[in-house]
Amino acid sequence: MDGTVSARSGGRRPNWWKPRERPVPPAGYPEMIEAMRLLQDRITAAVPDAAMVAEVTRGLTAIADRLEPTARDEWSQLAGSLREVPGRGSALLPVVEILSENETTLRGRVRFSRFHLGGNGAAHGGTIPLMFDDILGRLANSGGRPVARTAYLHVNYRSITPIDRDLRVEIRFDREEGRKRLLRGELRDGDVLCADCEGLFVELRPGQP
Ligand SMILES: CCCCCCCC(=O)SCCNC(=O)CCNC(=O)[C@H](O)C(C)(C)COP(=O)(O)OP(=O)(O)OC[C@H]1O[C@@H](n2cnc3c(N)ncnc32)[C@H](O)[C@@H]1OP(=O)(O)O
Repeated sequence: MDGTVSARSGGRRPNWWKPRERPVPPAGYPEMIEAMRLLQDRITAAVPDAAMVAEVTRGLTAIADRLEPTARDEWSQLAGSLREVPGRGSALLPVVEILSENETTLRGRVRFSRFHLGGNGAAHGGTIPLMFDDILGRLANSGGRPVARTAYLHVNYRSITPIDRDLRVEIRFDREEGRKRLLRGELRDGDVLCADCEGLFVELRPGQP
């Protein structure tokens, strides 16, 4: 158990999560993840012949085998832990470029790509909550607050969310009641509201994973 104390709580609430040093990625790491995203888009769009399928499979397997000896545990991995890098260095996440953020509001630009396609030019319905959950979680856990996890995330799909377009996303902290933090978010394509959401985050008690 760790005795780290939240700055925001004035030293009253203990946070059991072990503080992690900001990992420093090697030169070119964000570009490698960007190349991975490009690969995901190209594979999604591709209709290769059997020879190319075999060639790509051999190439990808060779790269996976080269990376395997460098694997570390969750607490040391780089992917997903690079706060300053758009998309946190995670190829899973739709990349939100943060334009401004403070303890109560976050504004960003997001572009869903071919990898995120659901159908007929619209992003897959599961990728939108994925994007919301990540940045709601970022804001919910900002400002030295002790760690909280998503208890629920309610998403309303108001109109289709197009891929390959820059969209705006805005998240705000609505209220905090004891361990509960309520946040709301909106995703817009110009003036068109694509989706909005409400998320409840609950602060973890000591020992909660
Ligand atoms: C790196 C760390 C995190 C970064 C966050 C990134 C966001 C994430 O994706 S987290 C992953 C997805 N979320 C999860 O896996 C969470 C799984 N669930 C849990 O761990 C637990 O259910 C947890 C922690 C949310 C709440 O459990 P617990 O601490 O036992 O809550 P509990 O004491 O019962 O309830 C606390 C309050 O929240 C309310 N509450 C809890 N869950 C809900 C819910 N689903 N809906 C409405 N209210 C709820 C309770 O009613 C209670 O309210 P009140 O105090 O007014 O009576």
